[in-house]
Amino acid sequence: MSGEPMLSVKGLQKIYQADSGPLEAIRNLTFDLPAGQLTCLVGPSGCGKTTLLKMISGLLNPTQGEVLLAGEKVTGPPKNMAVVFQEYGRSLFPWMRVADNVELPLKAAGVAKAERDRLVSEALEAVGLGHTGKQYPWQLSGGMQQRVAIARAVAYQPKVLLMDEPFAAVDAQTRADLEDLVRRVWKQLGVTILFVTHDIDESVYLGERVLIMSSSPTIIQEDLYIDLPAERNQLETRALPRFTELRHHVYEQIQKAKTHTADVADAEAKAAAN
Ligand SMILES: Nc1ncnc2c1ncn2[C@@H]1O[C@H](COP(=O)(O)OP(=O)(O)OP(=O)(O)O)[C@@H](O)[C@H]1O
Repeated sequence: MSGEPMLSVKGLQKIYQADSGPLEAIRNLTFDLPAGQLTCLVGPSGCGKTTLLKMISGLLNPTQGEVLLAGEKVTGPPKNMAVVFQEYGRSLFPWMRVADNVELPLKAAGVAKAERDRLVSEALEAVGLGHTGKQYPWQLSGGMQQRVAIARAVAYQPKVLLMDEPFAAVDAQTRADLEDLVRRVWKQLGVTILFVTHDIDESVYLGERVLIMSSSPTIIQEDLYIDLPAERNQLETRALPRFTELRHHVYEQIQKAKTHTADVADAEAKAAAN
């Protein structure tokens, strides 16, 4: 393996042309994700997390800068990337059985039938749903449906897996189980994951690294290494003094980012008034 990052975000800026005039959602983002790293991206509401993910996944053109996947510039949805969205209810086809939902992107990619069957059953096993292939999504609970969405992404064997607040719509207990599932699958498969959340505790519990975004116009407020043990456990890890320190730190940084933006806005308003 070369030292080249799996994903490289370079000088990314996005200015939307809104009805009220240009809106600079993202000012300047630069970061690299090494192969196999699990990174969480956390920031205040409206800071441009979705805008960034759309640019990384080739759905939206940046105003400036570029995204490289394994050294190649992203100009449209890349083959080697999969995305898990928040709204599992809308991401699975209700008229297709679970196994067929998981198989769909593999079919589209032209993978042979025997290989498809193997990948689908392995992925469903990996998320603990080996027995549900013949069921329909609507016969499963919300948490199980989100596991199907994760299985579909995993079966596709992406180099990079983007997760956009994937657990925001499930209950707290299910959420904890799904967090552990993500860490397990990540360790088993060695995939590079960028996990977006606005839950500070979740970012610290899951990540090997947390990127803290400022308020819009967005920059990286801090790039934080999470020095918690590799083996994590919902009860023990969250009870560690270091966990508490890290979550305090992330919280403070986000508060600071909000204040900083308010200061800049105040200064700009004063300058415009003079
Ligand atoms: N298509 C668009 N046209 C104009 N402005 C937009 C558009 N999409 C997003 N924005 C603005 O860009 C900024 C960032 O939005 P974005 O949805 O990326 O943030 P977010 O961090 O994902 O938000 P949340 O945490 O609420 O999900 C916001 O000010 C939003 O109003």
